Amino acid sequence: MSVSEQSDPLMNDDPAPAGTQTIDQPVGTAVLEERVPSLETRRLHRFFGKLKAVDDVSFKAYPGQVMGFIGPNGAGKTTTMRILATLDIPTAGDAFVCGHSVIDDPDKVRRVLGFMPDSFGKYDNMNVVEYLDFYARAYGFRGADREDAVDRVLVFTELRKLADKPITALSKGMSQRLGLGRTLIHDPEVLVLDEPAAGLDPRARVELRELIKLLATEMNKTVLISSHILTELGEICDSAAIIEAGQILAYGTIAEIQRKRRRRAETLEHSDDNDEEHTTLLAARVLDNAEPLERWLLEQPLVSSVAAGPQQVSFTFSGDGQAQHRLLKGMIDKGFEVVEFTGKTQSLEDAFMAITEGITQ
Ligand SMILES: Nc1ncnc2c1ncn2[C@@H]1O[C@H](COP(=O)(O)OP(=O)(O)OP(=O)(O)O)[C@@H](O)[C@H]1O
Repeated sequence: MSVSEQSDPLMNDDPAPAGTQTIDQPVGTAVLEERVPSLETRRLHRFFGKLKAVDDVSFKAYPGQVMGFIGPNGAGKTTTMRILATLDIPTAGDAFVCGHSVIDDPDKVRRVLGFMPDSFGKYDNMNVVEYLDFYARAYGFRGADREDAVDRVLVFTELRKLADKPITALSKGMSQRLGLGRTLIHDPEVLVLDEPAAGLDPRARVELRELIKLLATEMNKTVLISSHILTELGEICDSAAIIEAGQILAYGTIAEIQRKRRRRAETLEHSDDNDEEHTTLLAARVLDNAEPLERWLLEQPLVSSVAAGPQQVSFTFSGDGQAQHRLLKGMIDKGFEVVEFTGKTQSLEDAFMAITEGITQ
């Protein structure tokens, strides 16, 4: 199903005629709509034999914007990003970086785009400064310009103190910093980062997040960042495209995705064939393993979109206060050691779980 055929109200309030692009502008403020996108995919397709890895993907991102590209394993994130980075060519459609087509003008795209793959080669016998210098040369910097380029990156990533350290001896966090630095060496306007936070400890993740925020807010760069660590992206992105099985399921500012999600819940609430009166996002925290509670909830009427963490289960509940009370009583009677039972503010993660109906890896 192409984007233009989606019937989900999350996607299209005003479906355009078949064959036209329906998500050709960010859902958000009028200010954004007037600006020229620095990153755009236009009805992008990439098939591997019969597998539709990317299936009619359209989105736009703008200077100063951090856009999350969210989806489970195999959703098509890396394939889309590789096309943006001119490492692969689409089966159909096109993508534009600062107005340059990845098909017609790949050289121009490479000049304005920095791509950080999910894993990148490390060379033995090379220290941090030599590694950055190597990439500065590769991008054609010479003499004082080369020194300046390396210097700028060392300052931004705060890697100067490790300048002489062999890159194979860096921690994962520092190594990702270096990877980001390498991506920044030619000072690109657009950054495409494939799962940069994967495998980082919480501190390194927060530090990386701060660096990425700076790139957008202080340096007006456009950042597309993929992840399936959803909470991570919720804190950093101002917009997101949620992808699954090669197709965009929802797209827009975070507020817009959440608003549309709420609107859909309200539509369900008021539809004729649905006599449930309330749809609420609830969470229950238990003392021990949340898995048995998750299983129990899956069997309860009025409960849907169940998602469990180690000690917490969140779910959508389509019932009134009395019904909620009965559900809580049922949990306690069943012997679950519930220590918290609350309405949840919907996070990006919740929206994602609801949109994809809980299909994550
Ligand atoms: N070169 C290729 N040949 C055949 N199939 C491929 C190729 N590259 C990717 N695929 C398939 O395309 C689909 C999308 O893969 P992709 O790597 O883009 O997903 P992803 O969202 O980045 O997932 P992950 O988080 O696991 O990296 C997968 O089913 C993958 O197996």
